Amino acid sequence: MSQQLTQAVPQMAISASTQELATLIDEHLGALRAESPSYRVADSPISGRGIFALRDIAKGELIFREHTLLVGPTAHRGRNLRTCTQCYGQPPGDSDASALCPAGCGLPVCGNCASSTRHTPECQLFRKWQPKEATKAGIEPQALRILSVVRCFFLNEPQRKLLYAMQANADRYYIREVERAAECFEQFPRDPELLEYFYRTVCAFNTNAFESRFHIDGQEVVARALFPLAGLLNHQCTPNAAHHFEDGETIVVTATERIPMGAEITMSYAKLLWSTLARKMFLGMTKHFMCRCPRCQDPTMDVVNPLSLRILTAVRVFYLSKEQRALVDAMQANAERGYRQEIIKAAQCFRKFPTTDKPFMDQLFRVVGVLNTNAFEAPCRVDTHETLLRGLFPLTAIMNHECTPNASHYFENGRLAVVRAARAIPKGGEITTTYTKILWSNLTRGIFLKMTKYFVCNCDRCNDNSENGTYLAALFCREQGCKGLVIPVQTKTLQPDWRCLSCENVFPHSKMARYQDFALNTINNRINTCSVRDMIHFINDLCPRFCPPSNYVLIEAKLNVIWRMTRLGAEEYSPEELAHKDRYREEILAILHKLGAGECTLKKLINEEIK
Ligand SMILES: C[S@@+](CC[C@H](N)C(=O)[O-])C[C@H]1O[C@@H](n2cnc3c(N)ncnc32)[C@H](O)[C@@H]1O
Repeated sequence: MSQQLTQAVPQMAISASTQELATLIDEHLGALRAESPSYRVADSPISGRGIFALRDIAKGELIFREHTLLVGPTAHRGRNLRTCTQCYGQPPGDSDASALCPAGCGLPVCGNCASSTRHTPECQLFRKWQPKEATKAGIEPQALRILSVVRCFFLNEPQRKLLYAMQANADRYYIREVERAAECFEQFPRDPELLEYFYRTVCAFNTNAFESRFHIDGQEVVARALFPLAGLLNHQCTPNAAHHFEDGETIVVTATERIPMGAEITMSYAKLLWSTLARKMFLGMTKHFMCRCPRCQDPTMDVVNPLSLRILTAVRVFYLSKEQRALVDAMQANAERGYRQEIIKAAQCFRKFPTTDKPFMDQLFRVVGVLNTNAFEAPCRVDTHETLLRGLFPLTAIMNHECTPNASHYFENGRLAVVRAARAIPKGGEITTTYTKILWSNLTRGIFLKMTKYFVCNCDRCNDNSENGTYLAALFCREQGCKGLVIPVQTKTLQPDWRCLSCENVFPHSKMARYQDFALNTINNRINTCSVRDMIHFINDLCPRFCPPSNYVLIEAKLNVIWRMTRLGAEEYSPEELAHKDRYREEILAILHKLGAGECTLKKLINEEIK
C-alpha cells in the first residue's frame, strides 16, 4: 500500500505558535530529549501540528521516549478503585473504606503516601471542597404484594396482637399497595373498617418485613416475610449483627463482632457497600428515618467515589510549573460540550466546589478537553496490583492518526511512553500513530473516529475498500445460493452501499449493518461466556456458516483465543488446540503484513507471546 500521508514533504512549515509548543515540549522532555532528535514538531497537512522525520528513520528505530506531564487514575466505574492515587499500589485492608485517606479528602491513598508531600496539597484542596459521598441510590421498586398482607387474616389471636404491636409507619405510598390491589378485583371489600385493617397491616409489613432469599432445587426464591423479633433490631450502617435466611421461614441472626453486655444489637437495613448517599436515600425514602450512626457522620468511611477520583488528573494541572501549564494550554482541546460533564458531575461530589469561580471552572473545562483529546490510558503495575492510568504525554499526543501508521507506541509502567518506527520513515515524512485498533475494518474505525475523536480519516487505507486485499469488512452475500463476499462500495461515507464480488448484487447499508451487528454480537457473546476450548470449536466449525474468515470480528476472536491461551500456559491445552492457536497467529501476522503495518505494536505483542 502506498503511504500517501508519510511521503517526504520538502519544506516543513512551522508557525510561531507551533515553534512555541515545540520549545515547551523540549523543556518537558528534559533528560529524555535526545541530543540531536530524529524528529521535529511542525504544522501538519493532516491536521494542526504533527511530528516529522528530520532525517531518514530506519524501521524499528527508537524515535523518542517521554514521561507523563500529568497522570492520575482512570477511575472507571466497576474497575478496582482501591488503588493509591500516588504510588498506584494497593492500600492494605479489604474494604474501600480502609483505603480512603484518614484526613477525609475522599481519595484512596496508602499509609506511606497519606502523609507525603505529593498527597498533602491534593488532600487539602479536596477537603476544602468538602467531599460529599458517592451518588446513585439503589431504591427498590414497590411491587404489588398483597398476598402476604391478606395472609394476616389467617393468623390466630396472639399472632394478630403481635402484628398490631409492631411499628407501622403511616406512609401514603404503602396504602397505595392496597388501592392498586383492589383495582385487580371486581369485588374487593370496600368496608371502611376492613380497609382500615388492610392499611394498618400493609404499613406494618412495609415497616418490618424482610425479603428472604433462599434456594429450592437450585432456584433462588425471594419471599416477603415478617419476623417480629428480627424486625425489632434497629439499624446501624456498620452493625454488630448480620442475618441470613435458612429458608423462606427461618431467619438466623449472628453477631459479627463481640457485643458487650447491655449493648444494643443492630443490623443493617441497607446494603453494607452502598455509599452514604445511597444509604441515606434508601433509608429516608423506604424506612422514613435519617441514620445518625458514626459511618453516616463521617464521609471518609465511605466507598471510593469514581467521579471525584477521575478529575484528580485535571486538578493536578494546578501543581504544574508555569512552563508545564503553558504546554497544557498549547495542546489541542476538542470543543465537545460532553467533556465538561466530567467536571460538573465531580463538582456535585463536593459541598464547596468553587463552581462560581468562572476563571477556575473555565481552566478546568479546558484541561478536561485537553485530556479527552490527548490523554492515553496506560497500564501500570505495582507488585501484583494492576491499574490503568490516565496520562498526558504531549509529544506522543502530537502524533496525528493514520489507520496503518508508520510508528508504534507503548507504555512502560504507565508513566513512560516509548515511540518506535514501525516502518522506514523518509526524511520529512510525518510520523503517525493509530487511535484505533489496527485490525478493525474501515467502517468500524470510521465510526469510532467520528464519534470519539470528531474527525474523518482520509488515509490511503480508508480510501481502499478492500483494505489492501484483507477484506476486513467483508460479509457473506445475502442472495440465495451465493456465498460471495460483499464489501462496501463507497469509501468516504459511513453508510455505503455494499456489493457482492461474485454476483455483483448491491445491498443497502441498513441491511448489511444489521448483519454485521448480528455477527459482532454472536461472536462477542461467545467470547464473554465460553471456555477457550469451546471458543476454538465455535471459531472453526460454526462461525464459517455465517461470517467470512476475513471479517475483523472473527479475526479479533482468534486474537482473544491467543491471549487467553497465553495467559493460562501451554500445559493446559492439547497439541491440537495449540496447533489451532499457531494457525490463528500466522493468519493475523499475514494480515498485518498485507496491511503494511511493519513492526507495529500488535506484531510486537504477538511475537513476544511466542517467546
Ligand atoms: C491528539 S491530537 C493530535 C495533535 C493535533 N494535530 C494538534 O495539533 O495538537 C488529536 C486530534 O488531531 C486531529 N487529527 C489527528 N489525526 C487526524 C487525521 N488523520 N485526520 C484528521 N484529523 C486528525 C483530530 O482533531 C484529533 O482530535
